[in-house]
Amino acid sequence: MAVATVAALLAALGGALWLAARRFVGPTVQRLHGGGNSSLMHGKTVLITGANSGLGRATAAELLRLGARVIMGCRDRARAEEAAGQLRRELREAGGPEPGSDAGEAGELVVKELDLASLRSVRAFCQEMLQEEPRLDVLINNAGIFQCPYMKTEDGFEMQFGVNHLGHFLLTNLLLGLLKSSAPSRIVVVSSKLYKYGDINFEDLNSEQSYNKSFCYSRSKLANILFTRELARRLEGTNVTVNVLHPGIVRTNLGRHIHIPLLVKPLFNLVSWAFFKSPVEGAQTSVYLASSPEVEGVSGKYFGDCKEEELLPKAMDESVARKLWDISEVMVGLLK
Ligand SMILES: NC(=O)C1=CN([C@@H]2O[C@H](COP(=O)(O)OP(=O)(O)OC[C@H]3O[C@@H](n4cnc5c(N)ncnc54)[C@H](OP(=O)(O)O)[C@@H]3O)[C@@H](O)[C@H]2O)C=CC1
Ligand SMILES: CC1=C(/C=C/C(C)=C/C=C/C(C)=C/C=O)C(C)(C)CCC1
Repeated sequence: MAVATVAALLAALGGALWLAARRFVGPTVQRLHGGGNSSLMHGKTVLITGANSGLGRATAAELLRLGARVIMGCRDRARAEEAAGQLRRELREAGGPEPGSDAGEAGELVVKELDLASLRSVRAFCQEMLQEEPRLDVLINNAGIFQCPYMKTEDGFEMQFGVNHLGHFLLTNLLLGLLKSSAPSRIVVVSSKLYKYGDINFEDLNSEQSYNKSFCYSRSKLANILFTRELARRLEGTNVTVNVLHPGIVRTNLGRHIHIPLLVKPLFNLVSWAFFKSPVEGAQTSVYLASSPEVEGVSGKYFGDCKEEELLPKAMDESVARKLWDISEVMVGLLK
C-alpha cells in the first residue's frame, strides 16, 4: 500500500516536472515581427474591440509598444480603465515613456464604451469615433463570447451570433468611410479553428428552434470568415484590406461560461498553463496582420501563427457569404 502511494506521488511529481520543463524549455514567446522597431505604428490609430482582456489586451500592449494610438472599444468602462492603467504601468516599467506623453515613440491609449450586444451602443460608439477621430488605420474585430447559456442581445439576436458576428458587422460598416479616407488601412478579424464545426442555418439564425452552444459559437466564427471574404471582395481597389485569423488555443477568460467542478479546476489550470498559448503568444498573428509590411495589400486571407492557411470549402462559399451579408444588413438595420 505504502509502495503504491509513493509510486503515485512520484508519478504525479514527475508529471508536474515534465509539464514545467515543457513550458520553460519549449519555445518562449516569439515576437515574430516588428522586433525592436518601436515606431512601426507611430502615427497610426488602431481600434481593438474587447481590449480589456485576453488577446485584445495583449494585442493592445504590443501595438502600443510599436507606437500606435490604441482605442480600446470595451463594454465595461471600469474594467477597461483598469486594464488601461495596467498597460500604461507595464509600458513604463519596461522602460518606455508613459503612453500619451510627449517623451518618445510610445503610443497613446484611449478607452471608449462599446457594447456589441447592443446596436444602439454600436451606433453611438461609431458616431463618437466619426466626431472625434480624424483617422482610423486599423480596426481589429477581436471581442468575443464563447459557449454562453442561451441569451439574447438587446435587439433579440442569439448572443454569440449577435456579438461575434452582427455587432462587428455593423461596427465595421459604420467605420468603413473613415477607414477608406485613412487608406492604406487594414481590418483584422479574430475567428477560430472551431469554425469547422459550424454551418450558417439561415432558417434559424437566432436559434429559436434549438440551441446548441458549441454549434452557435462555431457558426459565429464561420460567419466571421465569410464576412471577411465578402468584405475583401467589396473593398477591392480601395486600399483597405481585411484578413481573418485563428489564434490557436490561448489562456484567457474566454472559458468563463464553462463550468468545471471546483476540485478538478486546478488540474485544468495546470493543463492550460502547460499546453495553451499565453495571451502574448496568441496575439502575435493579430499584431502581424495589423502592422507587418509583409502583408501590405494582402486581403481576404485566413492566417494562423502569422502564416496563411487553407480554409474548408464551406468557408469559401461565395453564395453563402453574399446571402449572409444581405441578411446581416437587414438584421442590423443598415437596409430596411
Ligand atoms: N482563447 C482562445 O483559445 C481563443 C480565442 N478566440 C477568439 O479570440 C477573441 C478574444 O477572446 P479571448 O481574449 O480569448 O477572450 P476574453 O474573454 O479574455 O476576451 C474577450 C473580450 O471580448 C469582450 N466582449 C465580450 N462580449 C462583449 C460585448 N457584448 N461587447 C463588447 N465586448 C465584449 C470581453 O469583455 P468583458 O471582459 O467585459 O467581458 C473581453 O474584453 C474572441 O473573438 C474569441 O472567439 C478564438 C480561438 C481561440
Ligand atoms: C483555461 C481554463 C478553462 C478552459 C477554457 C477553454 C478550454 C477555452 C477554450 C476556448 C477555445 C478553444 C476557443 C476557440 O475558439 C476552464 C475550463 C474554463 C477552467 C479554468 C481554466
